[in-house]
Amino acid sequence: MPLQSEPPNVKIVIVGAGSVGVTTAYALLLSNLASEIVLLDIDTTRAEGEVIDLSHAAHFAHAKVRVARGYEDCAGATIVIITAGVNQKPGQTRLDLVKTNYRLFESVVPQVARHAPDTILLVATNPVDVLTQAAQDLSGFPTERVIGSGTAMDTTRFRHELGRHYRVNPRNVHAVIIGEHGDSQIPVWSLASIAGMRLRDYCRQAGVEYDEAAMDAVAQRTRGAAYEIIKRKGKTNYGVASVLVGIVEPIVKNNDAIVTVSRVGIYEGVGPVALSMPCKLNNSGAHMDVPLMLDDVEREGLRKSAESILEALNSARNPES
Ligand SMILES: NC(=O)C1=CN([C@@H]2O[C@H](COP(=O)(O)OP(=O)(O)OC[C@H]3O[C@@H](n4cnc5c(N)ncnc54)[C@H](O)[C@@H]3O)[C@@H](O)[C@H]2O)C=CC1
Ligand SMILES: CC(=O)C(=O)O
Repeated sequence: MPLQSEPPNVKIVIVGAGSVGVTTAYALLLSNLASEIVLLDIDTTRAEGEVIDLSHAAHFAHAKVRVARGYEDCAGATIVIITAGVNQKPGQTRLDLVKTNYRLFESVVPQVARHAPDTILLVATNPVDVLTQAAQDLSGFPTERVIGSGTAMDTTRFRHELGRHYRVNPRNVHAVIIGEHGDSQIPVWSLASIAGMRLRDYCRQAGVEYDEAAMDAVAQRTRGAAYEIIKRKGKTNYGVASVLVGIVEPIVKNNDAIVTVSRVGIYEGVGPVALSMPCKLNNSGAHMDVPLMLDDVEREGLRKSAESILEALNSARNPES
């Protein structure tokens, strides 16, 4: 692999050096977006092993990779990515993880916030929307500086599925999934487009049928993708790692790219709650100034999604329930 130009002076800390954390570190290393990548895990032996291995890959890039001695190593980080926590077993939903991972966040987030008060927190641990809101509460950071990877993952899968169905490059499909990164997610059919045309117009112009049943199957495969992967290999890691790099990039480059990420706001009159809508990303965080004209069904879906995330958050906050 050719050596690339020097990366900017950007330190990224990854809390959780498991499957998602390490795949993200590797993807970040090759992206050349960071000058320093620090892995922090309670299992320091594992983190050390991963760092030695990654350092050999770093030979082909420029970033330094090292193990954190403790939370004090979050100081000066541009972004702290949180991937620590338990993952789903086959058949479990993301919301099934809420109590365990909420407790973990109660110990992790205040320590990160104390040592890196100006950082941007990027949450991947599931259930990501609930934990994005928990991270915002526990850190006291402004809402734009606490971002969940949210439905950026589902949006990527949706575009992939639509691209396959219509036989076009997913980059030329404009379509988003909003709401929960989970079972109540909402595909925004009313705005989905290819080459600037809404799907029905595209089909009419291309002389192909708009197949409602096939579109339902696309939505189902998008919603069920993680279950299918976990059933076969026990975890997902490559997709989310690429999505996390896709969120880091506009923050580091300060380029106002629009990405569907999770953050706290009021949605359809429900909230404050964290869920995903298209946001503008730059070096001050995720900004909700992207208007989205939803139809009535999508708005109702968003309201229900917001309510189910809030319900899960309340159950995690109240261990007796
Ligand atoms: N947002 C998304 O799209 C995706 C989210 N995930 C989520 O990411 C999380 C991690 O998944 P994996 O990496 O597969 O799990 P893993 O089990 O491979 O790694 C978790 C790591 O967290 C560490 N850890 C546990 N408690 C810690 C603490 N208090 N401080 C620091 N480190 C701690 C563990 O030692 C372990 O290395 C899960 O919640 C999973 O559901 C996974 C894939 C996609
Ligand atoms: C596990 C998970 O959240 C995902 O791959 O979408």
